[in-house]
Amino acid sequence: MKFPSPSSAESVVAITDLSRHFGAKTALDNVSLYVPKGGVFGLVGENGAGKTTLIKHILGLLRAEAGTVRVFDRDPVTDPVGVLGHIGYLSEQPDLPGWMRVEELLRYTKAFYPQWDEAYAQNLLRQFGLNPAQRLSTLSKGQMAKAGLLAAQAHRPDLLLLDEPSSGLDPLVRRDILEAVIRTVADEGRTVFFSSHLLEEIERVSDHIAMLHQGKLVLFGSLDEIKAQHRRFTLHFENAQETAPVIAGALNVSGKGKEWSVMCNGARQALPALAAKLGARIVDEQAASLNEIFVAHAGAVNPTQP
Ligand SMILES: Nc1ncnc2c1ncn2[C@@H]1O[C@H](COP(=O)(O)OP(=O)(O)OP(=O)(O)O)[C@@H](O)[C@H]1O
Repeated sequence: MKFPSPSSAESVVAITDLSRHFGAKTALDNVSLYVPKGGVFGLVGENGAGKTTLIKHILGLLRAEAGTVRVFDRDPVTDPVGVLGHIGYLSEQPDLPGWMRVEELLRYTKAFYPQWDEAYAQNLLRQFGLNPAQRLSTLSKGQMAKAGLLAAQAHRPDLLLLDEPSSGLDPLVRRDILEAVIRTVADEGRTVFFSSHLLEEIERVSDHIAMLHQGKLVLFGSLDEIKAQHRRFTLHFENAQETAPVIAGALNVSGKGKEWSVMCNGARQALPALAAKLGARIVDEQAASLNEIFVAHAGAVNPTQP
């Protein structure tokens, strides 16, 4: 699938033809994407799709085996200081030193960032309900994630990079804290890049998305455009169909007998004529959820054999 070429002019991250192998495993396969400046960018993909590997390249922790990675128009491997000083990063399992108290973690992190905003840090501390005197080893998984989120973003980074930030957070905390933080950062004109396998969460907060499936980029663009382009139609055939009808441009076709459901990507105009030719008419049309879109694209890359 071909997507628009990355442009560095208005993007904070530009990745071109990035591939990565671990032995025989292809973790990233010729991935090109860019992250526009400002707003929320959601990276979705099933477990093992390549999300963390992509994030490690953005952080300069992995050198591009093939292709290029630019962050703030710099090479994160050769210029880590120029890049990392503008990034706040929270990993899937924050590896924070358990012997530290919350307030010590903040003091320690603050030392790395001249632009640390102490008033903002104190504000978040209260908002997250964290006790400054508590040792990290005694925090719950959710509290630990909150402490990590606080430390990652109290210097108001230009790019807040969150790798599966929801793991360990209950749905209430996710909605009230994580999503509030994500929107606040975006409202300030900064950029949030976050990865998740929770499609429903990505759909709620993202402005742009990229979808990885088995290391391949299967979808990329503005969420509004993607949602406007993907529609699910129900076709009613005059005669029962023994096998799935072949519909040009359809991402997937499912059903049986006279009723078939068709997911299309931008083929809205052509469908009525196409259906009529096959002896069918459109009886229903609905917006597809991101989950349905993901399943359709993942199936298109890796069709299941009959
Ligand atoms: N250091 C490594 N050595 C060997 N294989 C690796 C290594 N890092 C990643 N992989 C493999 O590359 C693939 C992509 O892994 P990655 O961690 O990027 O996926 P992910 O989308 O972040 O998954 P998850 O949601 O489970 O964290 C997986 O098959 C993984 O097993």
